Amino acid sequence: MDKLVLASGNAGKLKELSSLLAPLGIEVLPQSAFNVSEAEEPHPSFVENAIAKARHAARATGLPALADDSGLCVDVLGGAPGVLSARFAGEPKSDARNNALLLERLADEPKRGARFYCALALVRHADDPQPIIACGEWHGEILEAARGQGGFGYDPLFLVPDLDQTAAEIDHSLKNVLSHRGKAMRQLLDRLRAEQQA
Ligand SMILES: O=c1nc[nH]c2c1ncn2[C@H]1C[C@H](O)[C@@H](COP(=O)(O)OP(=O)(O)OP(=O)(O)O)O1
Ligand SMILES: [Mg+2]
Repeated sequence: MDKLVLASGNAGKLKELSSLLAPLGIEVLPQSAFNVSEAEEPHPSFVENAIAKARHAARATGLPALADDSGLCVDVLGGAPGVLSARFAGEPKSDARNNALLLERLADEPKRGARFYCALALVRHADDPQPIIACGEWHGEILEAARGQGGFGYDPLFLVPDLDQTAAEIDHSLKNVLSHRGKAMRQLLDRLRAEQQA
């Protein structure tokens, strides 16, 4: 494998995924470079949606494809917004409206534990029967007001208690060390390397 399509239209994710994939030493191209349409994400689990997005991009490009399906799961909301995180406040997707709705749902709520979840799926071709799957979680708490300018999505509301900083306040390289996406990617890279050595 010398080339990989990143099956995502999210600029924040693309930046993080590219930097996490750098050690692999292969050419990484966003699906926008091939005008891949946005895939359907109809499934109830992150893993299923990640596989669907990866297959969609591999089918459209004829290249291996890596997809990321991720989201925020809030304990007291029974895991919502979960797989619906990107469209929590409806269409069109808006981080600002999603964050506002999250604050509204948690108004006067003392229990604010939450986790980010990331499922990565890599398919070597569209019908690959053995996708490589890797997942990661990142625990934190939802603040009552946004803090920080970095990151994307729900980062300004996601407090990392040990650091007393939000995901939007920490350095992007530290986010890659700690995050759901970083954990999943290191696992995926381990599996890829093991496969290449077998
Ligand atoms: O590190 C993160 N920091 C903050 N927010 C995050 C993070 N990781 C996922 N999220 C949020 C953003 C979006 O509301 C949803 C992902 O939705 P998800 O469908 O996987 O991505 P998307 O539609 O933005 O792009 P695409 O499907 O083309 O990859 O979770
Ligand atoms: Mg999406």
